[in-house]
Amino acid sequence: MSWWDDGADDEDEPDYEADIRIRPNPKANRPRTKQRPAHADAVTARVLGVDRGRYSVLVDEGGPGEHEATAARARELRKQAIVTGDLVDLVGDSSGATGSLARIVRIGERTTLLRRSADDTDEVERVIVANADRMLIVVAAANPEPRVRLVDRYLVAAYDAGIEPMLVITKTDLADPEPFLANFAGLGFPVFRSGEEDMPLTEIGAALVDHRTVFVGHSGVGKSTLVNALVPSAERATGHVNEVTGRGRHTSSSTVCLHYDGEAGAGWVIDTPGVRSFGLGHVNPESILRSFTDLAAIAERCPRGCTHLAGAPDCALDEAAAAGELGEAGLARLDSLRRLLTTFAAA
Ligand SMILES: Nc1nc2c(ncn2[C@@H]2O[C@H](COP(=O)(O)OP(=O)(O)OP(=O)(O)O)[C@@H](O)[C@H]2O)c(=O)[nH]1
Ligand SMILES: [Zn+2]
Repeated sequence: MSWWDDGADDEDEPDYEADIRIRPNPKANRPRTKQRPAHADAVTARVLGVDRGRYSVLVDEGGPGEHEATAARARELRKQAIVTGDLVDLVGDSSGATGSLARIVRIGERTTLLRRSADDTDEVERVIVANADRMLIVVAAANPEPRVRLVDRYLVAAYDAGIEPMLVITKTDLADPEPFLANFAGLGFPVFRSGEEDMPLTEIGAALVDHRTVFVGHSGVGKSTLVNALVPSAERATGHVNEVTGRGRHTSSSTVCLHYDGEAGAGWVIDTPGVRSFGLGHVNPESILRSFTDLAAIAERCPRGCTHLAGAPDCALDEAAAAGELGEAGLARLDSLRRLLTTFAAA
């Protein structure tokens, strides 16, 4: 079970029953059998963005007929969240011609799903993005000041969803990023350092190729600046950090999928508006541990129900640490893992 999957939001889950319901066919003399799957002629498309009930979608992604179109959701899907990154089935006019409007009749199964905090007061867009396989966490070395706990929450959300995390620390021209980065030394995910005159676009670009990477970060960290540099056509609005509060204005307002096309290949950037936190109410410790394959193998020897936290009785991770099995890097990794498990436990 995952933290978005706690039963509290059942109305957001795709209703697969509806997909296979047989509808009466108005042209009764045509099909030989009445048992015809609904919308057998539907075409598949990717949701690139959502704006006031209109979905901008990409038809025939990666194929010869790839083109954008506009769609609305079918009535029967009105209670379900359709989000950026979703694979959907369309009927009607999906030509993309001016004024054309297709209809979304099905939401495909999602490989991953990121949501905002369940108790977030912003009701407008609680589900953030579907089907991302990487997450680029953007923090600033200063202005706004980086916070370990926020990055931990992003990390837990990523690990729990089965999304590979990466980190970029911006504004390295304003402060030395190393003391902050030391907090994540054991985790072993890619870390990029970015300064005003020195953005690691080739390195980040290489990590985007053949992936769907969701960019997350607190407002004002320089995420839009980075997205614009990677995807010049994006024209994401950039803001100015308030000198007094250190907070940025909310200048990027909706989640969008952007096509990255670089020297090393192509991929997708999914830009999210300044997300402050993810809800981590029901994270299963095992789903975090799973991402630490080396430690997970050792934890197989733990007693049933072990929390793997410091001081947990007979935790095999402690025994391995005491026996020198983990090495220095492994110890740092264990510390980081335990901090993440504690973050979720305290949430
Ligand atoms: N000194 C310095 N300033 C930067 C750097 N990157 C971005 N900025 C500035 O930081 C401010 C915020 O950048 P944005 O790209 O708008 O930040 P954001 O994270 O997209 O914020 P929202 O649009 O509010 O979500 C802008 O004034 C940028 O010019 C950097 O590496 N160094
Ligand atoms: Zn244990």
